[in-house]
Amino acid sequence: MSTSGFVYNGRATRVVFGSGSRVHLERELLALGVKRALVLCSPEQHALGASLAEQLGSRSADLFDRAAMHVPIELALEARTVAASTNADCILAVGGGSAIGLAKAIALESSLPVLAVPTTYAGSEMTPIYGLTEAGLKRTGTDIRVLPKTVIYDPDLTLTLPVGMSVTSGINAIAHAAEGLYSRDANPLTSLMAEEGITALSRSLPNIVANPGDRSARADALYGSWLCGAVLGSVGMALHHKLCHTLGGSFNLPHAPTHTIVLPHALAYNAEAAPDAMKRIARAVGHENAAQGLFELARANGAPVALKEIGMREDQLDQAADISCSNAYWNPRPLERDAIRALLQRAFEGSAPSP
Ligand SMILES: NC(=O)C1=CN([C@@H]2O[C@H](COP(=O)(O)OP(=O)(O)OC[C@H]3O[C@@H](n4cnc5c(N)ncnc54)[C@H](OP(=O)(O)O)[C@@H]3O)[C@@H](O)[C@H]2O)C=CC1
Ligand SMILES: O=C(O)/C=C\C(=O)CC(=O)O
Repeated sequence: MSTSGFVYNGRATRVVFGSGSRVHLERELLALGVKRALVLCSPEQHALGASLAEQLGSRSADLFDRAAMHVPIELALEARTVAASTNADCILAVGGGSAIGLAKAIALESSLPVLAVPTTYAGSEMTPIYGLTEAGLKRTGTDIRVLPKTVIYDPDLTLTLPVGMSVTSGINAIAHAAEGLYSRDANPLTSLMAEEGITALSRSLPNIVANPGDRSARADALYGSWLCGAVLGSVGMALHHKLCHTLGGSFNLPHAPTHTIVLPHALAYNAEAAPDAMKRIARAVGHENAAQGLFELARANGAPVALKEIGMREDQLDQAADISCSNAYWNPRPLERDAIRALLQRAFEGSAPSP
């Protein structure tokens, strides 16, 4: 990494981190200068959303408990109407990328400040990136208004995240940092965060698998996901994220498991073109080879390693390769359609990664 010249996009988010830190919710609303929060969560996390709303008492404007993956536009419109009708002056999202994504959809139009309480490792809370899905097509964009103003990381709230989801969500976070290390915009600060984030997650995920109630491992994982999310929020991504958006958006594959399966293969594809990044990823994973190290991290911790295990059909691979190469975007190694098709075949079968 050259220190001769770079641009660093520092993002201004206040972070409150620690076991039990949800108790600071009211203090943080006051620090934001707001009075009434609309609380958002998914239907399954209703009890958690309701308990935060209850904790806020009269500072809770309402609870909207219908957040869903990839933010369908109809849902965004409805949530925006609820936010306006309750006179909320702030959005409080508790949950994973789905709840936080819905908060961003409201903020995009209303400019209401977002306070996020993440319970997965996806990292959306640290980024100005939003996604909206309309007529089966997901579009993403960047707007600084959607970046949460405050994030409360309370590892206690992640204790219920199932082990399988913890592993794939953690590797979703690692993917942000891994691509951040070879990003065209990589700089010394984001690379420090990326390496530290991968180290924390590679260390903590096996401990969570061994003991899902291990609070110190849960805190370590959430710390790693914060750093990896911050990298996603600061620098551009490349082939890996494009492949995952294609597989999720056009073939409806689940977000975090898709990241987990594709990442070793995308890294193997880029390995020769990004040797310094690979060294740092390998060091962080504790393996001599970055791609193989991540393949083994997933496999050893019970995560899926084959796209065929999560709903992909082999006859869809050609189309996936075509879509992934359809719009030009930067990647350390030029996009080669046949090599990407071969990458997808290996990911489909769950074979070991190879260049
Ligand atoms: N804009 C950005 O920068 C980013 C956006 N994203 C977006 O976020 C979404 C993916 O985020 P992700 O967090 O994986 O997805 P979700 O928010 O859908 O959460 C994933 C799973 O975790 C479960 N879960 C969450 N919290 C808990 C908890 N406390 N206890 C038990 N289970 C829990 C959810 O269960 P349940 O269904 O029960 O709630 C769900 O099954 C995608 O739409 C992705 O595109 C991801 C990363 C960055
Ligand atoms: O699709 C979005 O909502 C925005 C970014 C991401 O999902 C990043 C990722 O692929 O994890």
